[in-house]
Amino acid sequence: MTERVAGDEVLTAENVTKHFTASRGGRLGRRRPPVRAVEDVSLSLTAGRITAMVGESGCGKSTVARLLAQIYPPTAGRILLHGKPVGRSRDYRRQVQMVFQDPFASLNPFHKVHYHLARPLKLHGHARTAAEVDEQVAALLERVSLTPVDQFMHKLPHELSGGQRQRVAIARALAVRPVALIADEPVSMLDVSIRLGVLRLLEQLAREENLALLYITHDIASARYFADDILVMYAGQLIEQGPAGKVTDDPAHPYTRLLLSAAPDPDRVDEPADETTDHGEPPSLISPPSGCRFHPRCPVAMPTCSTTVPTRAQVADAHWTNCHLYDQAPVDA
Ligand SMILES: Nc1ncnc2c1ncn2[C@@H]1O[C@H](COP(=O)(O)OP(=O)(O)OP(=O)(O)O)[C@@H](O)[C@H]1O
Repeated sequence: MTERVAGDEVLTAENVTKHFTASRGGRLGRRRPPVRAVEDVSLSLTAGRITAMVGESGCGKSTVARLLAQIYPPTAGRILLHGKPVGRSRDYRRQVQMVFQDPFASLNPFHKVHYHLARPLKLHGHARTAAEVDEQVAALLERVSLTPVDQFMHKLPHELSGGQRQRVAIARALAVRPVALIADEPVSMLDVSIRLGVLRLLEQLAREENLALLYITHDIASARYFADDILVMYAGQLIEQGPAGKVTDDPAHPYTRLLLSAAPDPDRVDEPADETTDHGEPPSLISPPSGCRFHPRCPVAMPTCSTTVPTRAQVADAHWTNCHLYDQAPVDA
């Protein structure tokens, strides 16, 4: 088993791009233009730290998650685990686990909780005898606070609440002893009253077990509350990243400001942010705007924004943005 040491860089994406191309389409079988779902994204996840990725629906968050989990191969760029390039091996899939939005869809309705947790334990050789399996299933249920464990292990998915099902999905991910957990909108389908409990469980696992956790959400208010670092995505690109407090208290990019203005109460995690804004809709990823992709919606756009792609600029310590407002003034010769 790989040791998890707090602060270690666990999972890294280097300039990762994903274009989805329909194999045939249109008249005369011409190729359709690709969907540029993710463009040149670089990030790293650290043991024991929570990184949130925020952005509107369709901006490419789930695609980044699937690239990191190696469910999709990247069109360009690479994924590194503990600094080493990785292939789509079974061992990689074990080390980087995902928790999805809909816990009901991810559990087989005909199998009891015990089956869902025993299967990965047996497949990966963590438990061999029936007694070992029972013991470890019970330990997993304890870790996700589904107690009394004897009752929960014999329940079918439909006998559980949404929050309890999500806890089973989390326990199943933990069964294979991953080093990184990617949680894609893990609470957005859950009842408002139980969201906080599931987020607290994820936080506890990240802290106490030194898991590298990527929390994907469209709700920047919950990211502010829950994460150490925030990555903001817009139309397939990362446009701001930094410590959660800095990004939310002193946002650099006009899009981050827009997201925050749609999430009025900084401390709430119980309601999703209002995704509609007065500033228009996200662009098509088939033919994204030239220059900065945000420029058609940007309240402070300048002429250069429609022609030139902004590069990454440092705003403060560990805080970066891709915005022409932060371009260095040219140095006089
Ligand atoms: N398998 C696929 N084939 C073609 N296009 C895809 C595929 N998966 C995603 N896309 C497109 O890529 C873009 C990004 O989608 P993605 O699901 O990653 O966004 P998201 O930010 O996670 O949105 P949501 O929160 O709604 O899931 C969208 O335009 C989507 O239609």
